[in-house]
Amino acid sequence: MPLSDTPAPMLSVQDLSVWFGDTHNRFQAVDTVSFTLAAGESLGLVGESGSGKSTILKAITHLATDISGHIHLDGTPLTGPRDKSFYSTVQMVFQDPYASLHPRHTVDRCLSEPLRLQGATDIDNRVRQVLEEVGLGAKFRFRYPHQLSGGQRQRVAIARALVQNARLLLLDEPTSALDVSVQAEILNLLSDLRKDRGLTFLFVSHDLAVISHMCDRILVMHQGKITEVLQDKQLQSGTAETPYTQGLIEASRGFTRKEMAGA
Ligand SMILES: Nc1ncnc2c1ncn2[C@@H]1O[C@H](COP(=O)(O)OP(=O)(O)OP(=O)(O)O)[C@@H](O)[C@H]1O
Repeated sequence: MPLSDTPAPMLSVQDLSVWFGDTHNRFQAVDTVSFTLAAGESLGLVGESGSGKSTILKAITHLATDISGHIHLDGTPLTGPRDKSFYSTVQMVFQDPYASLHPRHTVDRCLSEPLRLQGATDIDNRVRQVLEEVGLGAKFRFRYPHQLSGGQRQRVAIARALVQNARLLLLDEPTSALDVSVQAEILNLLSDLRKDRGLTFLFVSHDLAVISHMCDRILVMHQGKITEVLQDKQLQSGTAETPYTQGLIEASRGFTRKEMAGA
């Protein structure tokens, strides 16, 4: 058999199904979903509320455990609770930065603690550097979450994901709790960080405009299944094969790439 030149995908999800509930009340949230994600790629998951997007991220991180199918990271199968090496590669950024930051921990503690657990020795430098990278700087270092705006809190959440040098970010509606103008700032920050650090994104949103600004390729989800794969060109021309996706495109009009770029 000839050897393939195609590099192994960074993340591979094959025939993933996910259930919630017990045997009497079992509900299938994801239904035989398959996709791969190459290193450096930004892949979007879009779909209406309840279509199963976040559940895929939960399965990848083992927060949803009643699953079938296969998930590989850098060619290694993921089974059981995720270990330190998984989290040094993969980090999540959630929708609500207020809920994801400990209210009584300073920014410094939030960023230093994972490094301390990793046994890092250059903690001080790395915290300073990552705060600069996310556009906050040293003056925010000893503030508490309640002393920050929503956008600043999300910058801290992104810094926490990056301080451990993660290469793959799982982004779950990272801007939908923010004002539109702040959304654009955070999306532009994420794009810049992806370029500068060569990051890989799996980006979940119900908003096709947000996701088309951020992603090279988009999987459309409906009732737990992937119903369509959208490439960049289709997004720009606003054409889709299914009425469901066309509806998502219509709903996203008014929040354009141009507005984002002007932020
Ligand atoms: N812990 C849970 N227990 C039971 N059902 C759940 C649980 N988490 C999610 N679900 C159900 O699984 C389905 C998919 O939910 P999921 O959160 O993945 O949707 P989503 O596409 O991310 O939508 P949203 O953006 O509203 O979160 C929904 O019907 C939801 O009610």
